[in-house]
Amino acid sequence: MLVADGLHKSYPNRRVLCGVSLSVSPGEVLGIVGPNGSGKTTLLRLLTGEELPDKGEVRLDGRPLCDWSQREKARCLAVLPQEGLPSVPFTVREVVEMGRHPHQGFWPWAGERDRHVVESVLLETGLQADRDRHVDQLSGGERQRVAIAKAMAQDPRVLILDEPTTFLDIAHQLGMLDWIRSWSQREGIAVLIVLHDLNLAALYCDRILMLKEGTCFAQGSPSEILTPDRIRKVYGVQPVLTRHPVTHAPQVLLQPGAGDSSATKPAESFTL
Ligand SMILES: Nc1ncnc2c1ncn2[C@@H]1O[C@H](COP(=O)(O)OP(=O)(O)OP(=O)(O)O)[C@@H](O)[C@H]1O
Repeated sequence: MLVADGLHKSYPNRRVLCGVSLSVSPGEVLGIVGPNGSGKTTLLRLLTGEELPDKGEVRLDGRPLCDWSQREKARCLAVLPQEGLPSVPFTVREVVEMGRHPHQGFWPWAGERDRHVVESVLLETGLQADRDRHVDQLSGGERQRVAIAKAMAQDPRVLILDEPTTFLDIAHQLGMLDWIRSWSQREGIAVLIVLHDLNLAALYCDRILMLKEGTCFAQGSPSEILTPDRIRKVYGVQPVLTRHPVTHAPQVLLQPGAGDSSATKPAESFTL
């Protein structure tokens, strides 16, 4: 459904992506993981057409992404950027309704189907009680849920999310990821999700693509990808790997003081 072949991207004096290829199929959740600055957000920008690759191609349903009009793309592909929703002076219901615009005519008047979709999304995301609240009065986590609800109302076939759990507490992280996964399986939506939390990636992704300094370091099932050796080489930490007692997914336990700064360049330096 969404395929990228050999993507390269550089900015002045900085090579950010080098030959990254991936594909995500209907009903599948592909996780993108990697350290700060490894190129995850840049990769998503190329996959959504927000930026063009220097080399390589992105195809949606077999057609080069650059051949899709903005409107065609918006009917098929929903994107949740890292910064989430801006603090806009609209109500929750109005923002969720905006997700329907790509499906409406020149004048964005809501029809029966639009109203039905918006009401079911508000119900499913637990936002019914907040429907008349203004988005600019919500907390970061509440705004993130509205952003997801808007993407869902868009009724996409591909959903791209950049770190959607950042502002959410653990209950809402699980609630949101449970919801995204069951929605993906039920409706056959291809999901591509950037996650920093390797444990959540192991629990929720069918496959993981691990980036290191702009290259695809490894790609495969969570059990194939999340090994102590790979995590040490990519993140420069020495983790302990265990199995989740219920799902048997790999889980990463961190050890204080077990960083290995020789394995990877430090993303930032800290001075105390
Ligand atoms: N417009 C730009 N101009 C120049 N450099 C850029 C630009 N956008 C990104 N970069 C650089 O490209 C590299 C990768 O950035 P990107 O945001 O894709 O990383 P990331 O893996 O998403 O990082 P994080 O986990 O911190 O969000 C970084 O070194 C960043 O400074």
